[in-house]
Amino acid sequence: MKKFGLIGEKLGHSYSPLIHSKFGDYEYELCEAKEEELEALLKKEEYGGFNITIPYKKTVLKLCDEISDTARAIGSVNTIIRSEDGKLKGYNTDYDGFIYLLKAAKIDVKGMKCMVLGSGGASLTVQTVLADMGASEIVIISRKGENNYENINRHFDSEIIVNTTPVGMYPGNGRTPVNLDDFKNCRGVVDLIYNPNKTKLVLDAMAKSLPATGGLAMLVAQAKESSEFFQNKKIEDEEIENAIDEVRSETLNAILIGMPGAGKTLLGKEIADRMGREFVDIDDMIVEHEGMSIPEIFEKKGESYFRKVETEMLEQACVKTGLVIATGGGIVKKKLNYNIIKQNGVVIWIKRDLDKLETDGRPLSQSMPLDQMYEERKDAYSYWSDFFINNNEERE
Ligand SMILES: Nc1ncnc2c1ncn2[C@@H]1O[C@H](COP(=O)(O)OP(=O)(O)O)[C@@H](O)[C@H]1O
Ligand SMILES: O=C(O)C1=C[C@@H](OP(=O)(O)O)[C@@H](O)[C@H](O)C1
Ligand SMILES: [Mg+2]
Repeated sequence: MKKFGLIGEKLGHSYSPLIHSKFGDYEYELCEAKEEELEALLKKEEYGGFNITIPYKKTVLKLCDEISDTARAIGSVNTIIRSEDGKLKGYNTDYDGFIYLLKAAKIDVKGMKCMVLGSGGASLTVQTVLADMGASEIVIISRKGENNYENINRHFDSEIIVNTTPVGMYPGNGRTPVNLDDFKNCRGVVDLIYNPNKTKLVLDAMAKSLPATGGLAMLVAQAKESSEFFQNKKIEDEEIENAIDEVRSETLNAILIGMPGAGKTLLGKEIADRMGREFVDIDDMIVEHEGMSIPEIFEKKGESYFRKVETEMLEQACVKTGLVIATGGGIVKKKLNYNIIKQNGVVIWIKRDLDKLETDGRPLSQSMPLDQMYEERKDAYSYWSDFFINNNEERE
């Protein structure tokens, strides 16, 4: 089988090789290229085809010999196949990918005023889908366009918001292109970014109980259709959900929270070992960063300083993927830490009876009754976690 490639300017963040490995047994390479290198790269016969990403989805149109009706109508190509006679045919599988994403998130755009942030190749596809699915109005916000971030207040009545810009994408985690508080009529939010799994925009929407989704389902659904072209065979739609589950389970961080001394560090190491993952302990990062033990930091610099460094270390760990992360028991004391943990994390609450909790080396556990600490924190542990593990059985 021929090999295939992903062409883009910067590809370090891409999940595409992982996703394509779920759909077929072919080589799939990352091909970072400058614009002037595109033509020569497309001519390389060892590649049976390509996916195209930022910023070349429009550029490659003129380099294809044939273009599918959908890709031509949108003005954007994300899949190229080399036919037997060497001709390059361009397709757009993002179109079906975006439809899949809207359906999976149960976001109905019919009759809605939709705001699309960004005007690149992905935006063109989104605009076409929204129009085809009956949006009542589509407004494009771009930095230099007629509708821009200076006069965005004209469109504060938008009902659906779709982000196609890279604002909030790794490594720029935590940023958002708009303030959702301004959009009182908002009924749904779609962010095409898939790393982090939940951007600030998506987390803000979820905090308002609005339907919201990141872009992973679109990425996987478009890859499935591209893979059908690559292999010239049908792949069932249910394979999309399987691949999404596998990608999530391989990339999301497992993050342990719970009372001090409950066994987060102990179990975290064990889980990481069993899963073959890297283990990170936020307390250890703090100790290394400060060159002091935790009791020393509390004594010399105070708790608020400790919490500041704790948040910085948490940010560094949680923008990464595929880790097991043990936090300190007080991580839930700062609301700011919630989004940091949730962006890429499955959160596990480690529970252990209070009378079994180790208090050595834990200044706060020694300075207040544990039942009072538990009262203060238990609602947060419950709200922040996706599930819990009981750690009351004695281990070796
Ligand atoms: N199930 C268990 N059985 C026996 N010892 C445990 C168990 N869970 C935790 N411990 C011990 O309790 C202490 C605190 O555990 P640790 O993992 O450091 O907690 P945390 O990181 O949540 O503060 C450690 O000495 C650990 O070995
Ligand atoms: O609960 C807390 O406020 C703390 C818990 C400790 O971590 P462990 O939960 O690993 O003991 C450590 O971060 C610090 O002593 C503060
Ligand atoms: Mg610990």
